[in-house]
Amino acid sequence: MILFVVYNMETKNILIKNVLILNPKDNDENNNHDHIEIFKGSVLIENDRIAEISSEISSSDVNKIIDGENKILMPGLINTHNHISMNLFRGIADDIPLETWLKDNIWPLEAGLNGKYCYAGAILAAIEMIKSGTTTFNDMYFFMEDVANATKDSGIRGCLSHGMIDFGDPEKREKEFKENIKLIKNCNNKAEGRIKTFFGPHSPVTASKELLERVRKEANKYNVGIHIHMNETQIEVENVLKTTGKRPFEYLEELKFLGDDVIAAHGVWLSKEEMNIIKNRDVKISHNPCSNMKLASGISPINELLEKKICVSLGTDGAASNNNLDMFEEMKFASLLQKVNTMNPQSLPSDMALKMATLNGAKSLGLENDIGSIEVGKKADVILIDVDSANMTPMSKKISSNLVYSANGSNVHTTICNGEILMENRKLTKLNEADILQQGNIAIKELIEAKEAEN
Ligand SMILES: N[C@@H](CCSC[C@H]1O[C@@H](n2cnc3c(=O)[nH]cnc32)[C@H](O)[C@@H]1O)C(=O)O
Ligand SMILES: [Zn+2]
Repeated sequence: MILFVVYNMETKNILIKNVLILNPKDNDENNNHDHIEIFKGSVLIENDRIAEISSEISSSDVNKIIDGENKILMPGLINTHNHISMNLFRGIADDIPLETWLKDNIWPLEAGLNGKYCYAGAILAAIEMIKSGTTTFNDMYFFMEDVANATKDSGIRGCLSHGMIDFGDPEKREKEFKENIKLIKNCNNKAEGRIKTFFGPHSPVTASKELLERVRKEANKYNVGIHIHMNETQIEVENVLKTTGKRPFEYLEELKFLGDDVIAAHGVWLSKEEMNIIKNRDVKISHNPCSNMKLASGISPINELLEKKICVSLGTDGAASNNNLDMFEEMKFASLLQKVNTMNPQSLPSDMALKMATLNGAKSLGLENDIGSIEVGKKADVILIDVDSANMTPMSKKISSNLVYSANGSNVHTTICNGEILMENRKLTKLNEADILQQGNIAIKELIEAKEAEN
């Protein structure tokens, strides 16, 4: 009797009843078809994990029941490249190429950042992600312990790295290592295991050979992954060619830097040889179509990467180059961009886009045993999509068509991460939305005023 009471007090159960379940799968030879399993059923969540999936689950002894009528249940979306605190810089520098965007616009503003501002930007971003169905993000930025606090407070899952830039300066390098290692020591596996830490060498242009070589050693030592920007613009590739005589992936191959724990953002300008290196080393590519289009960086040859069975996931990049964190938009743009790039409407079909935003994201972050699909034993990172809305009516026979081509983030009805309901019926359960929006506005106003006072 006593045992029964203790069990009931400690186990938090959520039953999602009679819902259309959409599950990305890795089950076939052909990388372009049938990645998505769809069936009607009920899902029982016990504490942080999916405990049961079947057609009939008893409602007794359940703390909470969610009616799945008119809803699709799918894995929470995984955004594999971001700088979430940059939500503060939304709309601050539009219609400019990457190099000037960074040097003349973003870096001067970033000089005024502190932990409080980075928290304000990150928690704002967390709201945006929860409200548009993202449950995991991969981040590289400053003041990452404050971003860790925002991750903790918001309930979502985050992979965090300190963006390391040294431009060859040994003192700066030392500081960057100290900072990233401190982040790893203080935050790895924290917030009920929702936080993982990575090393974040910014790019082969901004980080020296010494920095990159040391990152590989330290990543092995601490057993964490590496998050880096690669081959984003033609200018960046030319710079690496000029200074090293090699293209960026060839250069990193020579440094023995690459491995299956490396997630490379962008990968826009890639030679055939570089694609082979990526494949051989099982490097993961985070494709950021909106950012690449907005900064006119170019079109990544995703079709070719997928044909080679390279693991490609999706990221938004920061809100200053996107300008939002809606992964539904990212799926659609990824698909449309490959279609027009190859002049073939069959390129990157909706099933593949969904898989990139879920299962491939999980694999890219080394989290495939825990997230990315709806399986018993995996973490309960799931979202419910409301199909009872004008832009989802009528539902296509191919559910992924509605989700990728018709939906947007505001069709997300409920967001659950690590077994906790973070939004239900579009209402946040943990965060005070109005207050956080206001804090975000104050932060950017102060940052701009401080910069203007300097000039
Ligand atoms: N510790 C470094 C900060 C690096 S954080 C990561 C950096 O990446 C920048 N960033 C954001 N988006 C992109 C992009 O698309 N390409 C390259 N850099 C970017 C961002 O503004 C930030 O400066 C320092 O001392 O400067
Ligand atoms: Zn970036």
